[in-house]
Amino acid sequence: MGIFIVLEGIDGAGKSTQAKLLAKWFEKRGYEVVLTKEPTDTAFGKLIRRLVLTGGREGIIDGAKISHEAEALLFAADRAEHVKKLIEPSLKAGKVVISDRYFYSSLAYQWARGLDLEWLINLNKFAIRPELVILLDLPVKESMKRINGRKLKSEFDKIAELQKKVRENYLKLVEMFPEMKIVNALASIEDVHNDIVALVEHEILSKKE
Ligand SMILES: Nc1ncnc2c1ncn2[C@@H]1O[C@H](COP(=O)(O)OP(=O)(O)OP(=O)(O)O)[C@@H](O)[C@H]1O
Ligand SMILES: Cc1cn([C@H]2C[C@H](O)[C@@H](COP(=O)(O)O)O2)c(=O)[nH]c1=O
Repeated sequence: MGIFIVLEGIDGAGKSTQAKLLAKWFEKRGYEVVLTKEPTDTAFGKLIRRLVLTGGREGIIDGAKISHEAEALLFAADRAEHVKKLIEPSLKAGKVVISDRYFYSSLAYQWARGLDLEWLINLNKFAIRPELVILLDLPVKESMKRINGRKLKSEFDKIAELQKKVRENYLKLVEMFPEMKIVNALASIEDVHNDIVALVEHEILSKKE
Protein backbone atom coordinates (compact mmCIF):
# COMPACT_ATOMS: atom_id res chain seq x y z
CA MET A 1 0.00 0.00 0.00
CA GLY A 2 1.06 3.56 -0.70
CA ILE A 3 0.86 6.68 1.45
CA PHE A 4 -2.16 9.00 1.55
CA ILE A 5 -1.71 12.61 2.73
CA VAL A 6 -4.24 15.46 2.64
CA LEU A 7 -3.74 19.21 2.96
CA GLU A 8 -6.61 21.22 4.42
CA GLY A 9 -7.25 24.81 5.46
CA ILE A 10 -9.27 27.92 4.66
CA ASP A 11 -8.98 29.56 1.23
CA GLY A 12 -5.48 30.97 0.68
CA ALA A 13 -3.87 29.04 3.55
CA GLY A 14 -1.13 27.80 1.21
CA LYS A 15 -2.41 24.28 0.45
CA SER A 16 -1.55 24.13 -3.25
CA THR A 17 1.88 25.75 -2.66
CA GLN A 18 2.71 23.19 0.04
CA ALA A 19 1.20 20.23 -1.84
CA LYS A 20 3.54 20.90 -4.78
CA LEU A 21 6.61 21.25 -2.50
CA LEU A 22 5.74 18.03 -0.66
CA ALA A 23 5.26 16.17 -3.97
CA LYS A 24 8.76 17.30 -5.06
CA TRP A 25 10.19 16.23 -1.69
CA PHE A 26 8.82 12.69 -2.11
CA GLU A 27 9.85 12.50 -5.79
CA LYS A 28 13.46 13.43 -4.88
CA ARG A 29 13.44 10.42 -2.56
CA GLY A 30 12.35 8.05 -5.34
CA TYR A 31 8.61 7.82 -4.59
CA GLU A 32 6.00 7.87 -7.33
CA VAL A 33 3.61 10.71 -6.48
CA VAL A 34 0.03 11.49 -7.50
CA LEU A 35 -0.77 15.15 -6.79
CA THR A 36 -4.51 15.69 -6.82
CA LYS A 37 -7.24 17.99 -5.48
CA GLU A 38 -10.95 18.44 -4.72
CA PRO A 39 -13.09 19.54 -6.39
CA THR A 40 -11.29 17.33 -8.93
CA ASP A 41 -10.12 18.15 -12.44
CA THR A 42 -12.52 15.58 -13.90
CA ALA A 43 -15.69 16.50 -15.78
CA PHE A 44 -17.55 15.99 -12.49
CA GLY A 45 -15.32 18.38 -10.55
CA LYS A 46 -15.45 20.97 -13.31
CA LEU A 47 -19.23 20.80 -13.22
CA ILE A 48 -19.17 21.44 -9.45
CA ARG A 49 -16.86 24.43 -9.86
CA ARG A 50 -19.21 25.85 -12.49
CA LEU A 51 -22.40 25.17 -10.55
CA VAL A 52 -21.44 25.68 -6.94
CA LEU A 53 -18.45 27.96 -6.87
CA THR A 54 -19.91 30.69 -9.07
CA GLY A 55 -22.38 33.43 -8.21
CA GLY A 56 -20.56 34.61 -5.09
CA ARG A 57 -20.32 31.01 -3.83
CA GLU A 58 -24.07 31.01 -3.32
CA GLY A 59 -24.64 27.73 -5.16
CA ILE A 60 -26.49 28.95 -8.21
CA ILE A 61 -27.61 26.66 -11.07
CA ASP A 62 -29.27 28.29 -14.08
CA GLY A 63 -30.03 31.36 -11.97
CA ALA A 64 -31.71 29.38 -9.15
CA LYS A 65 -30.14 28.86 -5.75
CA ILE A 66 -29.55 25.19 -4.84
CA SER A 67 -29.87 23.86 -1.28
CA HIS A 68 -26.80 23.32 0.88
CA GLU A 69 -27.76 19.63 1.05
CA ALA A 70 -27.62 19.37 -2.76
CA GLU A 71 -24.26 21.19 -2.69
CA ALA A 72 -22.88 18.67 -0.13
CA LEU A 73 -24.15 15.78 -2.28
CA LEU A 74 -22.38 17.20 -5.35
CA PHE A 75 -19.06 17.43 -3.49
CA ALA A 76 -19.56 13.87 -2.17
CA ALA A 77 -20.35 12.52 -5.66
CA ASP A 78 -17.15 14.08 -7.04
CA ARG A 79 -15.27 12.54 -4.08
CA ALA A 80 -16.72 9.07 -4.72
CA GLU A 81 -15.34 9.18 -8.27
CA HIS A 82 -12.04 10.52 -6.94
CA VAL A 83 -11.68 7.71 -4.38
CA LYS A 84 -12.72 4.85 -6.68
CA LYS A 85 -10.96 5.92 -9.87
CA LEU A 86 -7.78 7.62 -8.64
CA ILE A 87 -7.01 7.40 -4.91
CA GLU A 88 -7.64 3.69 -4.25
CA PRO A 89 -5.94 2.41 -7.44
CA SER A 90 -2.90 4.69 -6.85
CA LEU A 91 -2.52 3.51 -3.26
CA LYS A 92 -2.84 -0.13 -4.33
CA ALA A 93 -0.02 0.55 -6.83
CA GLY A 94 2.17 1.75 -3.93
CA LYS A 95 2.15 5.45 -4.85
CA VAL A 96 2.13 8.52 -2.60
CA VAL A 97 -1.20 10.35 -3.02
CA ILE A 98 -1.25 14.01 -1.95
CA SER A 99 -4.67 15.64 -2.11
CA ASP A 100 -5.33 19.38 -1.85
CA ARG A 101 -8.63 19.10 0.09
CA TYR A 102 -10.73 15.97 0.84
CA PHE A 103 -13.84 15.15 2.89
CA TYR A 104 -12.63 17.33 5.80
CA SER A 105 -13.40 20.32 3.51
CA SER A 106 -17.01 19.17 3.28
CA LEU A 107 -17.19 18.84 7.06
CA ALA A 108 -15.68 22.30 7.67
CA TYR A 109 -17.42 24.25 4.86
CA GLN A 110 -20.83 22.58 4.59
CA TRP A 111 -21.09 22.54 8.42
CA ALA A 112 -20.35 26.29 8.31
CA ARG A 113 -23.26 26.58 5.84
CA GLY A 114 -25.54 25.20 8.58
CA LEU A 115 -25.70 21.49 7.75
CA ASP A 116 -25.64 18.86 10.49
CA LEU A 117 -22.12 17.54 11.17
CA GLU A 118 -23.28 13.93 11.80
CA TRP A 119 -25.20 13.96 8.50
CA LEU A 120 -22.06 15.13 6.69
CA ILE A 121 -19.85 12.53 8.40
CA ASN A 122 -22.29 9.75 7.42
CA LEU A 123 -22.53 11.02 3.84
CA ASN A 124 -18.74 10.79 3.53
CA LYS A 125 -18.30 7.40 5.27
CA PHE A 126 -17.26 5.76 1.96
CA ALA A 127 -14.13 7.93 1.80
CA ILE A 128 -11.04 6.04 3.00
CA ARG A 129 -9.14 7.81 5.77
CA PRO A 130 -5.69 9.26 5.00
CA GLU A 131 -2.69 8.53 7.23
CA LEU A 132 -2.06 12.24 7.74
CA VAL A 133 -4.12 15.41 7.29
CA ILE A 134 -2.13 18.62 7.53
CA LEU A 135 -4.31 21.51 8.65
CA LEU A 136 -2.67 24.74 7.51
CA ASP A 137 -4.03 27.11 10.13
CA LEU A 138 -4.07 30.82 9.34
CA PRO A 139 -5.94 33.85 10.74
CA VAL A 140 -8.68 34.92 8.31
CA LYS A 141 -7.21 38.44 8.06
CA GLU A 142 -4.00 37.02 6.57
CA SER A 143 -5.82 34.62 4.23
CA MET A 144 -7.97 37.46 2.92
CA LYS A 145 -4.80 39.47 2.20
CA ARG A 146 -3.41 36.52 0.25
CA ILE A 147 -6.54 35.92 -1.86
CA ASN A 148 -7.80 39.49 -2.06
CA GLY A 149 -6.71 39.94 -5.67
CA ARG A 150 -8.89 37.01 -6.72
CA LYS A 151 -12.18 38.29 -5.18
CA LEU A 152 -14.71 40.93 -6.05
CA LYS A 153 -14.95 43.70 -3.43
CA SER A 154 -18.68 43.01 -2.94
CA GLU A 155 -17.91 39.39 -1.97
CA PHE A 156 -15.17 40.29 0.52
CA ASP A 157 -17.14 40.61 3.80
CA LYS A 158 -19.37 37.62 3.12
CA ILE A 159 -16.35 35.45 2.37
CA ALA A 160 -14.43 36.65 5.45
CA GLU A 161 -17.41 35.76 7.69
CA LEU A 162 -17.67 32.25 6.21
CA GLN A 163 -13.90 31.71 6.44
CA LYS A 164 -14.00 32.56 10.17
CA LYS A 165 -16.60 29.83 10.76
CA VAL A 166 -14.68 27.39 8.57
CA ARG A 167 -11.46 28.00 10.50
CA GLU A 168 -13.25 27.39 13.82
CA ASN A 169 -14.80 24.21 12.40
CA TYR A 170 -11.41 22.87 11.26
CA LEU A 171 -10.02 23.42 14.76
CA LYS A 172 -12.98 21.49 16.22
CA LEU A 173 -12.44 18.66 13.71
CA VAL A 174 -8.84 18.25 14.95
CA GLU A 175 -10.33 17.13 18.29
CA MET A 176 -12.39 14.45 16.51
CA PHE A 177 -9.98 13.09 13.87
CA PRO A 178 -6.59 12.00 15.25
CA GLU A 179 -5.01 11.98 11.77
CA MET A 180 -5.38 15.80 11.63
CA LYS A 181 -2.30 17.78 12.68
CA ILE A 182 -2.06 21.57 12.82
CA VAL A 183 0.73 23.50 11.11
CA ASN A 184 1.13 27.26 11.61
CA ALA A 185 0.59 28.62 8.08
CA LEU A 186 1.65 32.16 9.06
CA ALA A 187 5.30 31.15 8.84
CA SER A 188 7.36 31.50 5.64
CA ILE A 189 6.75 29.05 2.77
CA GLU A 190 10.04 27.31 3.58
CA ASP A 191 9.34 27.01 7.33
CA VAL A 192 5.84 25.64 6.68
CA HIS A 193 7.36 23.08 4.29
CA ASN A 194 9.91 22.03 6.93
CA ASP A 195 7.15 21.61 9.54
CA ILE A 196 5.17 19.44 7.12
CA VAL A 197 8.20 17.27 6.33
CA ALA A 198 8.85 16.80 10.06
CA LEU A 199 5.26 15.60 10.50
CA VAL A 200 5.50 13.23 7.52
CA GLU A 201 8.69 11.73 8.92
CA HIS A 202 7.31 11.40 12.44
CA GLU A 203 3.72 10.32 11.67
CA ILE A 204 4.28 8.11 8.61
CA LEU A 205 7.82 7.22 7.55
CA SER A 206 9.20 6.36 11.01
CA LYS A 207 6.24 3.96 11.50
CA LYS A 208 6.89 2.18 8.18
CA GLU A 209 10.58 1.43 8.89
N1 LIG B 1 3.63 30.86 3.85
C1 LIG B 1 3.24 31.80 2.99
N2 LIG B 1 3.51 33.07 3.21
C2 LIG B 1 3.11 34.06 2.36
N3 LIG B 1 2.39 33.83 1.23
C3 LIG B 1 2.06 32.55 0.96
C4 LIG B 1 2.46 31.47 1.81
N4 LIG B 1 2.00 30.31 1.27
C5 LIG B 1 1.35 30.65 0.15
N5 LIG B 1 1.39 31.99 -0.05
C6 LIG B 1 0.76 32.75 -1.16
O1 LIG B 1 -0.62 32.88 -0.84
C7 LIG B 1 -1.43 32.71 -2.01
C8 LIG B 1 -2.38 31.52 -1.78
O2 LIG B 1 -1.60 30.32 -1.72
P1 LIG B 1 -2.16 28.95 -2.26
O3 LIG B 1 -2.79 29.10 -3.60
O4 LIG B 1 -1.08 27.93 -2.11
O5 LIG B 1 -3.31 28.69 -1.18
P2 LIG B 1 -4.50 27.66 -1.18
O6 LIG B 1 -4.71 27.28 0.23
O7 LIG B 1 -4.24 26.54 -2.15
O8 LIG B 1 -5.70 28.57 -1.71
P3 LIG B 1 -7.18 28.16 -2.22
O9 LIG B 1 -7.80 27.27 -1.21
O10 LIG B 1 -7.91 29.47 -2.28
O11 LIG B 1 -7.00 27.52 -3.57
C9 LIG B 1 -0.45 32.50 -3.17
O12 LIG B 1 -0.24 33.75 -3.79
C10 LIG B 1 0.83 32.01 -2.50
O13 LIG B 1 1.99 32.33 -3.22
C1 LIG C 1 -13.78 19.87 -1.56
C2 LIG C 1 -14.70 20.95 -1.07
C3 LIG C 1 -14.45 22.28 -1.35
N1 LIG C 1 -15.27 23.24 -0.88
C4 LIG C 1 -14.96 24.67 -1.18
C5 LIG C 1 -13.75 25.18 -0.50
C6 LIG C 1 -13.26 26.28 -1.42
O1 LIG C 1 -13.95 27.47 -1.08
C7 LIG C 1 -13.69 25.77 -2.79
C8 LIG C 1 -12.58 25.14 -3.57
O2 LIG C 1 -11.75 26.13 -4.01
P1 LIG C 1 -10.14 25.88 -4.14
O3 LIG C 1 -9.63 27.22 -4.56
O4 LIG C 1 -9.98 24.85 -5.20
O5 LIG C 1 -9.63 25.42 -2.84
O6 LIG C 1 -14.70 24.79 -2.55
C9 LIG C 1 -16.40 22.92 -0.16
O7 LIG C 1 -17.18 23.81 0.24
N2 LIG C 1 -16.65 21.61 0.12
C10 LIG C 1 -15.86 20.61 -0.30
O8 LIG C 1 -16.12 19.40 -0.01
